Amino acid sequence: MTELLPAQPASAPERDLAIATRGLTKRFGSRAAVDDLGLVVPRGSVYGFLGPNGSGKTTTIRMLLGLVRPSAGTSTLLGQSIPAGAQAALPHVGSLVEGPAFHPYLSGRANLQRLDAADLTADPRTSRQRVDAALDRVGLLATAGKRYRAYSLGMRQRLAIAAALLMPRELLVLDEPTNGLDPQGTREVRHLVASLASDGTTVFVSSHLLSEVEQMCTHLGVMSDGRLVAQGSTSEVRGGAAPTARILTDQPTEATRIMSELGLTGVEAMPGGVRGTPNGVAPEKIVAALVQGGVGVKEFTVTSPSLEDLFVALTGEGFDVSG
Ligand SMILES: Nc1ncnc2c1ncn2[C@@H]1O[C@H](COP(=O)(O)OP(=O)(O)OP(=O)(O)O)[C@@H](O)[C@H]1O
Repeated sequence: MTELLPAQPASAPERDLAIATRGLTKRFGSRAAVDDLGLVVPRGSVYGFLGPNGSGKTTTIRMLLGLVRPSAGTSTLLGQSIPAGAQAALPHVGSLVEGPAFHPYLSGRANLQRLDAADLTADPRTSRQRVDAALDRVGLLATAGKRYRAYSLGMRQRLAIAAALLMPRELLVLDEPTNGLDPQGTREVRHLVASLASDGTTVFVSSHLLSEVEQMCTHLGVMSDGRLVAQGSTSEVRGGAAPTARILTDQPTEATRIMSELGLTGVEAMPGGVRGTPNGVAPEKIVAALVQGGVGVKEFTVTSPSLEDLFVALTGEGFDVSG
C-alpha cells in the first residue's frame, strides 16, 4: 500500500502566496463537494490541481474567484482575502472557467475587441495594442484575421486564454484548459502555459489527466471526493510514495519471516517471491539478512512507484491518468 502524503496546511505567510485557503468548504445539501480545503499555492508556481471528474475542482475554483459563496472557510488571492479584497485582487487575476462566448463569424481579433470593449476599466484608446499584445502572447497574431469558426480546437483555447490576458495578470486560473482538445491542441496549450509561467505569472491549472499537467507543473494538489489528499512541490509529492522491495526466491516463507523481522512492513507473497515496504531498512541489509538466513536470492529490486501509481493510490480507481 502506498503511503499517503498528508495535505499540508499553509505555513508561508499568506501574502507570499498566490492562493491560500483554510478550511474552505462547500456543501450542496448534506453533501460536501469541497471539504476543509487548505490550498497553498506559492507565487511563481505552476500548480496542477488534479482529481477525477466530480472531485470538487470546479467548485473550488468558483469559490476562489468569488463566483460561489463558500459554506465555511477562508481564502486569499494575491494576499487579499476573498470576498472582502476581491476588488483589489481580481483585476490581477485572469481566469478561464467556463470560457468566454466567441462569435463564430467574427475573426479572432474582432472577438477579443468585443470582449475588451465590454471591460469598463479598459481604456478604449489603447484597445488595439492590448488586443494585439494578447494575440501575440498566445501565438495567434498571424491568424488574428481568420474567422473563429475556422480555428482549430487548440487555437480556440489559446484565444480563450488570450481573452484572460487582455490585462496584465499576476495569476491565471485555468479550469481544465485541455479538456476536449486533440493531442495537438493539448500540446499547444501546454506550451503556452509553460511560456506564461516563464514570464513569472503564477498559473493554477486544473485537470483530471495527470499526463497533461505533470510535465509543466512545479507543484501539485490532488483532490479526491472533495478533499485535498496530497499537496506540495512535484518532487515532494513524488517523494511521499513509499518504495517497494521485491525479491524473487523459491523460499518465500523464510524470506517473509526474515523481511518482517528486519522491520519491513506489508510483507506479502507475490508471484515468484515476496515484496514489502523497506521503511528505511537499507537494501544491502535486506539482501545480507536473506543470504545469511539461507534464502536463495534470484533477484532483488527496490522501486519507487511512478507518479501515476501514486495518483491511482490517492484517488482510487477511475482516475484517468493515461490520457
Ligand atoms: N450547483 C450544484 N448543486 C449541487 N451539486 C453540485 C453543484 N455543483 C457541483 N455539484 C456537485 O459537486 C461535486 C463536485 O463537482 P465539481 O464540478 O466541483 O467537480 P470537478 O472536480 O470540477 O469535476 P468536473 O471535472 O467533472 O467538473 C459533484 O458531485 C457535483 O455533482
